[in-house]
Amino acid sequence: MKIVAADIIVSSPDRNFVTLKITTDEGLTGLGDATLNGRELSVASYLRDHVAPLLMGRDPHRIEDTWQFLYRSAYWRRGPVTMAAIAAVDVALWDIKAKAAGMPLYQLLGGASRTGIMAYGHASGRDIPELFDSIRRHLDEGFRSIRVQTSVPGINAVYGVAAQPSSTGQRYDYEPAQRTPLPAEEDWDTRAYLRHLPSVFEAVRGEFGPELPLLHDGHHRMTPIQAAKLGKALEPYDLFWLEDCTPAENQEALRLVRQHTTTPLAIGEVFNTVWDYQTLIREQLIDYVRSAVTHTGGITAMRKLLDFAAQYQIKSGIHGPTDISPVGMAAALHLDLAIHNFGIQEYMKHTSLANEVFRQSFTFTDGYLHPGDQPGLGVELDEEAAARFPYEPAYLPFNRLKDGTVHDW
Ligand SMILES: O=NC(=O)[C@@H](O)[C@H](O)[C@H](O)CO
Ligand SMILES: [Co+2]
Repeated sequence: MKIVAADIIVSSPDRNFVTLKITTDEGLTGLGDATLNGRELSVASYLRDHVAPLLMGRDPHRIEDTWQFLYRSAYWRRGPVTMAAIAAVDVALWDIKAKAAGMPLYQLLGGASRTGIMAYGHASGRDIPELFDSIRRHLDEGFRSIRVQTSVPGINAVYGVAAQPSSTGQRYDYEPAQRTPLPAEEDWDTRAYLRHLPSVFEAVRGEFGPELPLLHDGHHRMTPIQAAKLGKALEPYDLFWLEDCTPAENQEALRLVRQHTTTPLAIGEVFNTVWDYQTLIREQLIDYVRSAVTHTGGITAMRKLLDFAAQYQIKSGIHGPTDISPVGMAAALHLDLAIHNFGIQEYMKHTSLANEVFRQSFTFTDGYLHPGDQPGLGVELDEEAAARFPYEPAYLPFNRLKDGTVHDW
């Protein structure tokens, strides 16, 4: 079998997605997600201008060789754009291989290790009553694990709060990237956040009890000692995890956090190779690996990363916001089902508009996801529908502190 075409489809049904479609001489096609929120066109160009021509005539079954060829022949190592492009090729080739085998992808990854994939949903509120309503709505939708994000007194716009009108009136339910010519500026005050958050979890535990798995995303905004302080303050509320508690380019920073708190830590949605995790995993400084298949070199690379993490009793917590396309989500679900060290799967529902472009076959039942048993990934792309939604520039917000200093968002 030979690759005869590699098409890059950029479509924006309420948010931008970049999809790679690989076609073989036997008519089999495979899909890969190459969506990098706020920098989509860079990955589309990397694929169109520098990867697609190299794929022509290659045997699509040689997935490992193609991965190593694309990683090493680029010369310039790693980075979000390169690894998203390689991921798209990798996932598309796994889609083709599984279709050729007549099996759902998870069967090629060792078969099912569980009956379903525990998902967590994003509850949020500008105040406690609104937060409680959001939690109840997610419980009614079947979620059994809940991420909790709220506004903070004294701060106007905070990451992750759906009801908070963004600068363009878009609601967070869909996702934070905003269709504005410039990134939206939001404000931040870590001390106000640290004063406020424990009272939120005190209220949530009081209302919903001690069992419900609760997660929180620090979203890179604290220093290590502030993260240590928060992790310690949240211990009475028994979180499932505290995510992105501090920027982790300096992986050793997590040693300080670990010394002060037993709150489980999840990191890595902005990472793109195993090297970003090496110290974090070897020294067991985290409990969950947050990367998405889409941003980390695909199924081939994520499988190796998660096998490395498994040796240190670290589990998966794959990133699953709306800027991971249904193709990237399906890839995550097949991996989630097969690996032994599965932890939890982030799940933000795509909108009906997105589901017009991507025909998905996964299920979400009673809090558990399942990729389905269609051959391959189980996702088809409607290219005519995709063409109806051309790319629109959209950027993630950024923060400034009260004195105007740029801060992590
Ligand atoms: O845990 N989930 C997250 O942090 C996401 O909401 C990220 O802000 C977005 O995917 C960035 O595009
Ligand atoms: Co996050």
